[in-house]
Amino acid sequence: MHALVGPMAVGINNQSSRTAYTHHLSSPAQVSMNIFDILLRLIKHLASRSLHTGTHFLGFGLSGLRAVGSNPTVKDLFRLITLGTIVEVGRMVGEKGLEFWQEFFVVKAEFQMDDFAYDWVTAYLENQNLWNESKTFNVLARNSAVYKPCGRLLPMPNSGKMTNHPAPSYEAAPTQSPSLLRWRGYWMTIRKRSPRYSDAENAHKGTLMITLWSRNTRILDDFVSTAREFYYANSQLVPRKQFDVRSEPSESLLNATFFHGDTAYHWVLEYLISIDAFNSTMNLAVTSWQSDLGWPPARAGDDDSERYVPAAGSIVVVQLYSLHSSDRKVLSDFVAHVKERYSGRDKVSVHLANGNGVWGRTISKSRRALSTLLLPGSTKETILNDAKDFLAGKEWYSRAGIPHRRGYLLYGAPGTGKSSTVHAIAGELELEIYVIPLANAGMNDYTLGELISHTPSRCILLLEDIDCAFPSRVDHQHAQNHHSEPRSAVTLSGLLNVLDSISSGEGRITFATTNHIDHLDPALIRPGRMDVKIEFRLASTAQIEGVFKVFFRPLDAENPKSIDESGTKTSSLPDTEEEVARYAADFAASVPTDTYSIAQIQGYLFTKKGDPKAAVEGVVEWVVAQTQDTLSKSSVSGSEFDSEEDDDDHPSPPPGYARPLQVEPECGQADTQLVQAASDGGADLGRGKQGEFESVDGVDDSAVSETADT
Ligand SMILES: Nc1ncnc2c1ncn2[C@@H]1O[C@H](COP(=O)(O)OP(=O)(O)OP(=O)(O)O)[C@@H](O)[C@H]1O
Repeated sequence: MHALVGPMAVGINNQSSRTAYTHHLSSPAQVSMNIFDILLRLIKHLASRSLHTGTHFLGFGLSGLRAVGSNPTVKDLFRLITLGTIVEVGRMVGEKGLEFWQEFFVVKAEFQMDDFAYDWVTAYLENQNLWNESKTFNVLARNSAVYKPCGRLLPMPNSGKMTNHPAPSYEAAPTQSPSLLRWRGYWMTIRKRSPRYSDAENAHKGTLMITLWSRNTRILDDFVSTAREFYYANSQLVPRKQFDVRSEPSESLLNATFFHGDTAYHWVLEYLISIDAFNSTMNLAVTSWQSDLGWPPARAGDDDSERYVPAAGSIVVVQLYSLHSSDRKVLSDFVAHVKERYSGRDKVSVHLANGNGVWGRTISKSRRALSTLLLPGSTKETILNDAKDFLAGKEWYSRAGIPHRRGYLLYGAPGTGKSSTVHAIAGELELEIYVIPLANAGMNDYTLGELISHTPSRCILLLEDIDCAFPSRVDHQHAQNHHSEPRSAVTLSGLLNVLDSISSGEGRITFATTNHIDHLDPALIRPGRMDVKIEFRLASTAQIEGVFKVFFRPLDAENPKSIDESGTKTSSLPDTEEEVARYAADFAASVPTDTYSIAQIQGYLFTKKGDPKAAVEGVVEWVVAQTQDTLSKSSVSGSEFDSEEDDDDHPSPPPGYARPLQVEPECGQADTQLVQAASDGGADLGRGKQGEFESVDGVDDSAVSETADT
């Protein structure tokens, strides 16, 4: 037991005892002991040598370092590294601190561009001159009404002639850096972002991010409700269209974005095309819509129905490079210039609604001279002067506290010149026409409001066939029976709201046309909504003679004699005014007055173009045919009237009303009438000379009834 226990205990506690114990081992153990000893010595030796060498190298290294460290350049380098490290650590700590701070001590709010709140806050911030220093703008004319009361309008240089086009407004576009605002003692940072569509993954809507440097969420609440109140008090009710800004704004250039559908877009596009700015553009779109924006195909024989426009034409971004690019006057001068050129054209722009509450096509038509309108007495001058007085009387309206808008109701049988009158007046006043087809499918109170809110303040709003706006019980019944939608869902109250609301623009002229004034609700045509009512009657003797003279002008310098080489006259046109007047009198004597519209007479004269004698000789036959036609139609439509007797929406026509003589257009088919009238009337009647119809007799001033604005 001892032998066993002893070495163990020694082995653990005493090395020399182990040695002693190993002496009792056999001889192989002795050999291994010797090797072990040698190895031990070798290690000791090596260790002492390396310690010596290490100490030597350490000393050498330290002295080397001391030498390097005393070099001033290296010293500076070390200092720089230390400083950089401190700064970087500081930055990281700062960032983390800021994140922490923001997490706990600030309130953040994000506003999406397609939300109402975005419009409130943007309008309010505009009014706080937040983006006063901005150098990147969206230029808006049609939508400018939305921002006018609160937006920052740049002064338009006084360019003399054109006054009736809407003034553009300049809205600051999103910038890269956030803006700082102090509001009621609190700091806010505001960052605006454009929508991005180019990269599907990172696509986002335009946003406005507000960071409020306070923990108090009540302040954000206050801010948003203040913005909301401001918006409703100063702007239009319906928020503007969503912007489609695809380009990154630049901080160094003056940028202006013009949106398709906005009037300013037409100014600038037409100008850019006229100066061949798109000459080198290889990316083209072909369109039949913009008949005079763009350039026609160059191939010979092609008609004018298609145009080339620069592709991706939904926006035009103009970048102004200037030594003084920060001077925004450069931009407003440019816009004033393009606007002046545009309105100096001999055209009237007619904007057509696209359904779904969006303005779509714009058609430019030649101006129609007022003199080509055959109206009794001074009807046209009365309308024109009234409209001029109205446009010039803005201050009077404002002093009197009356909304600055005026409504004209043109009523009477189809084809008597209602739409043509609107077209001619628009040309005289240099106003654009916005046609709203109230009876069309897709129209409802909302789309109506949307359309009206996107018209400029100074324009002509044309509500065609206003009596067809509201679907009658018969329409509803028909729609129910056929499981289809009624044509239009516009309600009377919706229309009245739109006509009265703040969004129906200051300085706007509304023309409404109808074939059935007796179908209209008195509320719709009361003064204040329809201030002037003008009846358009079937043709009088003077008008019948007038339209004849327009068709058969005598041969004169503009209309040279057609005589062939043998000296034979090849044209049947008269040689003198007197001769034409004689034919016209004979013609009028054979046509019953107050029976046919000018459009009907015009239709007959087209069949005798160039031959006045034949026109006179054939007219009796035409009248007889018309009468027979009328009689057969009235026997059919008489039963229709009978069946409608009970229907409040379609009472029978008043006595003396010439309805049976007309083939009436269907409700909802009339939205292109103005365009049609402009084209065929402009082409044919447009040949009349100034003052040609001034001597039209049968003056009937009772046709124009004016009511005071209340
Ligand atoms: N008083 C007029 N003077 C000159 N042209 C006229 C007159 N009335 C009608 N016309 C001609 O008749 C055509 C139809 O006219 P317009 O469309 O203006 O009639 P309207 O009264 O608006 O008809 P509707 O009620 O069907 O809309 C046009 O080509 C126009 O030139």
